[in-house]
Amino acid sequence: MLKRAMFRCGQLCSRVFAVEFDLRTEPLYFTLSSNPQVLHHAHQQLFADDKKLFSLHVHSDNRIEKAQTHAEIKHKLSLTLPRDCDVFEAYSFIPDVKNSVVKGFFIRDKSTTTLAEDVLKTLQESKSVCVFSYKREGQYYWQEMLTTCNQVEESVRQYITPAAAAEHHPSTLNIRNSDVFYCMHEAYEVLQECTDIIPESKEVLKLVDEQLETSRGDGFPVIVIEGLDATGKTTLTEALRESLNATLLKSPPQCLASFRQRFDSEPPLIRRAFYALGNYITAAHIGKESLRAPVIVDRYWHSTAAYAIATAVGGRVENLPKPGSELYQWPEDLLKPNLVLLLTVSPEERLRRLRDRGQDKTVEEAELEINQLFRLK
Ligand SMILES: Nc1ncnc2c1ncn2[C@@H]1O[C@H](COP(=O)(O)OP(=O)(O)OP(=O)(O)O)[C@@H](O)[C@H]1O
Ligand SMILES: Nc1ccn([C@@H]2O[C@H](COP(=O)(O)O)[C@@H](O)[C@H]2O)c(=O)n1
Repeated sequence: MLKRAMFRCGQLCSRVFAVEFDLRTEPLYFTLSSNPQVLHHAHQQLFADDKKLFSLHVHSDNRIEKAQTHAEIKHKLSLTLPRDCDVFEAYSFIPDVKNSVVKGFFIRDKSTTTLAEDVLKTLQESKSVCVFSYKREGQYYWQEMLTTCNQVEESVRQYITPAAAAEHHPSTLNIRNSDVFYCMHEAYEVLQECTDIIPESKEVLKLVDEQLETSRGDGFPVIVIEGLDATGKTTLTEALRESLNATLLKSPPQCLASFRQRFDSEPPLIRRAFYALGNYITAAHIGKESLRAPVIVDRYWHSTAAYAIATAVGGRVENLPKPGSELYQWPEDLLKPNLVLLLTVSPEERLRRLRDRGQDKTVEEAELEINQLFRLK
């Protein structure tokens, strides 16, 4: 009932859909209307009629369940759909309204099998998944919602209508407190909400409770060194420790090392909350250590925010939040360093250093290496 109510005609009409059809261009935006309209050339390419077209969206009042369902579906689609199925990231949202985004996928099935339909029918059984199919009549296309009993929802026909490009890319509307956290209690609450499904959350929260007393007087300088992997952070931070007789700290802190693998396999909401809490633990360490000596910090909030934003924002570099956006603001309650230095090297030199080192890579490190777009972001 909930999902049908959510997408029922009235709400659907004020919503815009965006499909990340071609990563080099803007997403394709469309909305729904009871009046048929001829589609633009780009939209016609997406809705070309020799394909079976579906979209699915994940919604739930429980954000942990929503994040996990979305991640599971992404995984399932990548494993089970036939090769001649295209899967694009899709969003349903209300333009410029924060937290209005319902994330999902748009699927073009060019195969002669019914495999995609079968997979979608199974997914449709979940109470938090809405599946739509797209049909053609002459030069018009309309969207229909499939119900849990695999029938079409009976309602007024909703035609696809091109919509104006959104000023803010939809993926940026939900970043605050889903991908990047701007105060500790927001990240803390996420881990509190998943203690049932991820028992390690309790241990992490305990560590946070034990370490926190972030007050800091006018101590010694605090210098953060940031940069992509193999830009020389370890080499420089250790050299600075020696030369300044400083204390060297890291974010995430050593006490979270054994939990990283567990949280790295979780969807962004949970993974990012974990790293955000890591910064607060490091902040507590900085507060204490800077009373005794200068402190050098190997990565801190910029790393957490940059990885999170680059992962959350689909498509082109231009889709990132605009310079000056509140999403780039330092969290109100996180200890601020005196200086942050970003190390950069040319992509060729970075690759040469990574190859020389030949260590195991995390999935995100491997992605940095192969994905120029991600690195640029
Ligand atoms: N200034 C430099 N000139 C040339 N090579 C350097 C320089 N700084 C570091 N390197 C070399 O580059 C490689 C990566 O350096 P380092 O481990 O310090 O980077 P990192 O940023 O800490 O990487 P990661 O974040 O992946 O641990 C090492 O082999 C190091 O010897
Ligand atoms: N301050 C930090 C540091 C790291 N992360 C996250 O860790 C992953 C990459 O770390 P590596 O040690 O493997 O380079 C990646 O998920 C980062 O988001 C972070 O969030 N904050």
